Amino acid sequence: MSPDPSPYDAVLLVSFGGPEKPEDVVPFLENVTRGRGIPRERLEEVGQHYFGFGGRSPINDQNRAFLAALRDDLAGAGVDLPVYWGNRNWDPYLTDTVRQMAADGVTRVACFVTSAYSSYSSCRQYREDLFDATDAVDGAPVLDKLRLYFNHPGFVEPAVDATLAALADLPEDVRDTAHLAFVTHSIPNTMNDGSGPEGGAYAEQHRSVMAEVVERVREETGRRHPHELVFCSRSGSPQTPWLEPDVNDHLEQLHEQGASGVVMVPIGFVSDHMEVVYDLDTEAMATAEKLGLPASRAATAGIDPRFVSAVRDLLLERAAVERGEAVDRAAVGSLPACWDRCAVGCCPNPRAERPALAGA
Ligand SMILES: CC1=C(CCC(=O)O)c2cc3nc(cc4[nH]c(cc5[nH]c(cc1n2)c(C)c5CCC(=O)O)c(CCC(=O)O)c4C)C(CCC(=O)O)=C3C
Ligand SMILES: [Fe+2]
Repeated sequence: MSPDPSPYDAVLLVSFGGPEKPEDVVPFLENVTRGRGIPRERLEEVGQHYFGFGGRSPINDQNRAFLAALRDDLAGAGVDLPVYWGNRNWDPYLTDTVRQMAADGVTRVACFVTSAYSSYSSCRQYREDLFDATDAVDGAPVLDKLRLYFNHPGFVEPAVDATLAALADLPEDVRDTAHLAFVTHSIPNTMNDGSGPEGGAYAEQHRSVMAEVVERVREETGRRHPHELVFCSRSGSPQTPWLEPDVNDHLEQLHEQGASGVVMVPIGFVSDHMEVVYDLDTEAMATAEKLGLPASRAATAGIDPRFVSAVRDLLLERAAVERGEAVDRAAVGSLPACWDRCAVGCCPNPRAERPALAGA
């Protein structure tokens, strides 16, 4: 018997979006930073990262690959639902996709967001944009956001294997003693303080994933590698404190301490988008090279079949919840599986309160 996805009649992949050609770069950055107070110099610098890659972010192609993999996964499991895609900041925009779903007669949608952790930027901002999209479309379907999945085995297990593979990429004589630098996007300290229902969830969730990966790597290699949670892609005003240490400063520090080598594990990101290919593969790798510190980078989850099928698991789990059935929620590490609907004060907007979907 095929699994039952009712009451859902569609899945929506929700992502950030990125430019695809040089003319897109400035309008994309304007979309992202509207009203955000990002200094001009920072924007010019980030624009250069995109121009350095021909004006094309890798993120949309990664989402296209993910869509194809997800459609195959669902079809293979006998889940017969259409899968749509919409972005917050670039074409295909969420509003256009919601309009298409309405035209196709879709009524209730399970939304999978390409962002695994709690925080305003990684959770509530998506919920606000989902609200805006449904608000703009007559007869819009009901959109439910699938729960956060940082501790879903389908997200954590690929990170463990990727860390083992990246250790194997290091020269043999430094492999056993190498440090693990778990990397995520920096956010303002105040945004971390407000994240999750009780605050501090962003850093706490990352630390939990880090501890789980370190332990599982130990089970495989017999070594508990020294490790740290570090941050990349800081923006905003220099006067505003953001989460630290920056990955580049951390590499300098490791070098000073006489570390043998380092693996960067980008647990904050689900695919190799610009923060990964520029901030880690280009900038942080150049820092490591300058220091003479052997370094490698672990793969992101990308289209790992375990990650793709995690979407199906989350969809079927939530469908059962909505039908009033008891569910077993997959989760690994020290934290329980996340809630389905965010609490009222969860991850507040740092500027002004805005309506958001998928709340309690
Ligand atoms: C937590 C977090 C994630 C991870 C969760 C998730 O995945 O959503 C994330 C993802 C991403 N961020 C991205 C791009 C950008 N983020 C910016 C700015 C900002 N990000 C922030 C946070 C996050 N961002 C914050 C607090 C700001 C400051 C402005 C504000 O308060 O909003 C800026 C403006 C320039 C700059 O300041 O860097 C850009 C261009 C892309 C696309 C990459 C590509 O094109 O491949 C992706 C996936
Ligand atoms: Fe960002």
